[in-house]
Order: sequence, then C-alpha cells, then structure tokens
Amino acid sequence: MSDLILFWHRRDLRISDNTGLAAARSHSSKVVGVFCLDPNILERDDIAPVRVTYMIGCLQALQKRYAEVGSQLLILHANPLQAIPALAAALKAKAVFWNWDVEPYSLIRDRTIIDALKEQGIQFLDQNWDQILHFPEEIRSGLNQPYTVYTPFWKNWISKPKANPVATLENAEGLTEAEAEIAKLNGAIALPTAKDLGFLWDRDLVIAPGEAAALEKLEEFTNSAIYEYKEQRDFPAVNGTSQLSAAFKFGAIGIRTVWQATLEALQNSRSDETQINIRTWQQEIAWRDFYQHAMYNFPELAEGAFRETLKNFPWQINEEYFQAWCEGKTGYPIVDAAMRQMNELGWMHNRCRMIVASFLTKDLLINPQLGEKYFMQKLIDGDLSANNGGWQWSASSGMDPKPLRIFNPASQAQKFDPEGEYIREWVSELRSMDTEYLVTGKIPASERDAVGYPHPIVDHNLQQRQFKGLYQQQRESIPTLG
Ligand SMILES: Cc1cc2nc3c(=O)[nH]c(=O)nc-3n(C[C@H](O)[C@H](O)[C@H](O)COP(=O)(O)OP(=O)(O)OC[C@H]3O[C@@H](n4cnc5c(N)ncnc54)[C@H](O)[C@@H]3O)c2cc1C
Repeated sequence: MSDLILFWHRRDLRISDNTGLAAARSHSSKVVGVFCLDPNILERDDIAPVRVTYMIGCLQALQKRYAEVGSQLLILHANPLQAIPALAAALKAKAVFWNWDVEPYSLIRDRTIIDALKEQGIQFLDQNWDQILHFPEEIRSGLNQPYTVYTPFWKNWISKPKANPVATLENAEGLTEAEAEIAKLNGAIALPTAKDLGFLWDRDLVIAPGEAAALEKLEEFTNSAIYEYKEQRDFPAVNGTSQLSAAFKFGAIGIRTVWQATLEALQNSRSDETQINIRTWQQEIAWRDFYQHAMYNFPELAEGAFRETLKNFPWQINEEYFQAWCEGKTGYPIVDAAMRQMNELGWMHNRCRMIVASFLTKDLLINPQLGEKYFMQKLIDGDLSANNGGWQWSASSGMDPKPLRIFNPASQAQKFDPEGEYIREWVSELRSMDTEYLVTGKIPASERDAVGYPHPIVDHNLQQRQFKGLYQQQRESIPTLG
C-alpha cells in the first residue's frame, strides 16, 4: 500500500499546475486533499460574503476534480493549528504538503504547524512556492535587498526565466472506507454552503467558481481583449480586463499556465502594437508578484502607512462622509458609480479603485485603512497584498516615493468615461442626464433635487488644498524624510 500524503489546499484551489500537489504526487499515488475552513479568518470583520461564496464554489468544483482522479478532498471547519496535525496523525499520513504563502498570519500559522508535525514525526514540504511566478528570494537588488520600487523590480523580474506549468494530478488513490471514517471522527465534514457559514450572497458572480471556469475565462481573454489591453484597460465602461482576479486570489488558476498563455498570445501577435498590449498585461501580473513580495519582505505594511510622512497624518474622523463614500452618495458621479458597482457586483474596475481611494484619502481626508477594510468587506478578489498595495499607492503612504498623487474626479471621468456610460450604468437616477453634467460633475442643484441625487459633500479644490497643507506640515515635522 502507498504512503498517504495529505495535501493542504489554501489559496490554490485546483489540481492542475499546482506545484505542491504535483510534488506530493511524485512521492506517492495516495494523495488526499484537505481544506480547513479557519474560524480565525472567517470570523474576522473584513470578510466579504461574495468572496466566501466564490471560495465555496471553488471547493465544490475541487471536490469533483478529486473524485474524477480517484481521490478525495476533505473539509475541516476548525483551527488548523490543531486540526491539520491531528488529522494527519489519525490517518497515519507520511507527510503533509502545502504551498507557501506571503501573508503574516499564514507564515506564523505554518511555522507553528511545522513544529507540531515535526513533533509527531510527520514530514512536510517546506518553502514550496506556487502562487507567484518568482519567490521573494529570487528577485533582489544588486545589493541583495528587496525592491521597494516597481520599475527596477519589473526589469529584474522579466529578465528571469519562468517555470512551465506542472503536471495535473492524475490516477490518485483515495482513503479507504475505514480511513474515511477515521477522517470523520477527526473533523472531516460535508462541504457547507456559504449561507451555512453565515455569508449571504444571492447575486451572480463576475466569474464562475472553479478551475474549469477560470481556464475558460483566461482563454476568452487571451483570444481577444488582451490584444487591446493597453488601450482599453482604463475605460470602466469597456469589458477590457480579464476579471480573473478572484481566480488568482484563490488559485483557481495556475500562474505558470497564465504566463504560458501570454507567451502564446505574444507568438500569435503580428504587430509591435499588439505585443505592447500583451506586455502591459504581463506587467500587471508582475505588479501582483511585486505586492506579494512586498508583504512578505515588509509585513509591517499590513499595519498601516509605510512612509514616515504619513505615519502620524491627522486623518479626520467623519462618519457621515465615510458612510456617503461607502454607499456611493458623495454627489461625485464617477465616485458614486464605482462604489455602487462594488456594492452590487463585489468587483470594481481598477481605474475606479484608484479614483475612489484617492477621493477617500485626499478629498475626504479619511484614513486609508478604513477604505482598505471596506474593500475587503466587499470584494470577490479582496487580497491583503494587492489591496494594501493599491491603498498605500493611492494614499501616497507606500514604498513608492513618487510625489503626491491627487485624482480630480471630473478630469478622470472626462478622460476615462467620456460618454458617461459607466456613470449611467451604476447611478440609475442620473441615467437621463446630459453627459456634460455627468462627466464634469457640475450638475445644477435643481437637477440634483429633481432626481434625488446628493449634492457634493465636499469641494474637491478646497479639500485637496487642505490635504496638501497637512502633508507639507508632516514633511516639515520630519525634515530628513520624504
Ligand atoms: C485601492 C486598490 C485596491 C485594490 N484591491 C485589490 C484586491 O483586493 N485584490 C486584487 O486582486 N487586486 C486589487 N487591486 C488591483 C486591481 O484593481 C485588480 O487586481 C483588478 O482590477 C482586477 O481586475 P482584473 O482581474 O480584470 O485585472 P486585469 O487588468 O486583467 O489584471 C490581471 C491580474 O493582474 C493582477 N493585478 C492587476 N492590477 C494589479 C495591481 N495594481 N496590483 C496587484 N495586482 C494587480 C490581478 O491579479 C489581476 O487579476 C486594487 C487596486 C487598487 C487601486
């Protein structure tokens, strides 16, 4: 009989192109999956029902995939610190394998579990990277330091050869009936629904859950929109991006498979122009790696501003403004459209994420950490590294030392939603209003009142001046730092 290896899935909910799983299969044919619904995560107050719904859908699809190849995916609902080593010991597993993660919580949890496994003489696979194309130690500056700026990171990152997709799990052996009983006695349960876990989401998902749906979406994107990505990616009314972010977040798709698809697209492209479009999408994949490396190298990012200037910034406490921002009722059409898109869909276009993040921090002078948390409460793709990176970038509090970025909502709308299509789609009361009003935001008070649309809660010019003044004061109070 073969040795049992438990493969612990976390953010790699697939059996294809999964490095840790392929390594497990190369050691034994008896590979059984396990996923632990972790109360330490599910009981936090920044968990989006849409995200849990997508995750449960991915787990359902994964259970089916395991059954197709002859094995099982076990589900636990318990603290993994105890549950994983206990299950492994009860099943007399030879080893537990998993893929490494970058988040502070995961790193501490995994080290504790390694100690527990070691104590029981159960093997484990350490430092196996799967979700990023290059692991953090691979991409370092000439002085062997982690990068804090994207452009040199990108130059180094793109110069390195990328791994090919690894083998899909096949012909595996599962637990015997007796072992399945032992698993049950040690916490294995039927997969609950998101509703069972207390998360209600009854609307459609921007991306169907599971590996097959993610691969289909990748194919659709790399057959068409990728060839115009650079030109179209900034227009929120256009379906010009991949919408693969939730699949990336939960690993419903392998990053090497994605990379290979971009190389094939490059091969199929006939002009320099299309190559530039594909290259631009590859750069987004690199941004994803960049922020994950940043979180791994500088875990303090998760706690707040990275730059000294913003560490003690006098953010204002204004519950009324914050609520208006959350609900899409600021009276700034492009900001409101974006917030309503996220509240409705659980996804927001990248251009709009930047606009609303700038508005919260530079116009409402509200602490970016509140916005970061609200995004996590709403996004299907909510991910600590990417979300924190996006918020730190928008709040000018991150590693990137560029001068202050302040987005003017009107210029953004005029440039990126020139016909007001996106605004009309999401702010229904403005549907029949003149485009000029929508994109400049200069809607006469009487017209606002007539359709029940709020008056602007603040004046952009005044607020950004105030922000700059406060910023300057902070800089002067820390003369040697920027
Ligand atoms: C304030 C703010 C918060 C954000 N929060 C998140 C988040 O919680 N989760 C998340 O996945 N992305 C986040 N992003 C990044 C980006 O907005 C989304 O990844 C993107 O909109 C997802 O849509 P897509 O899959 O169609 O992207 P595409 O344009 O098709 O890009 C492909 C993939 O590249 C990655 N990517 C693209 N842009 C970025 C970026 N700036 N940073 C990191 N990765 C990127 C994503 O995985 C994305 O799916 C945030 C950006 C900002 C400005």
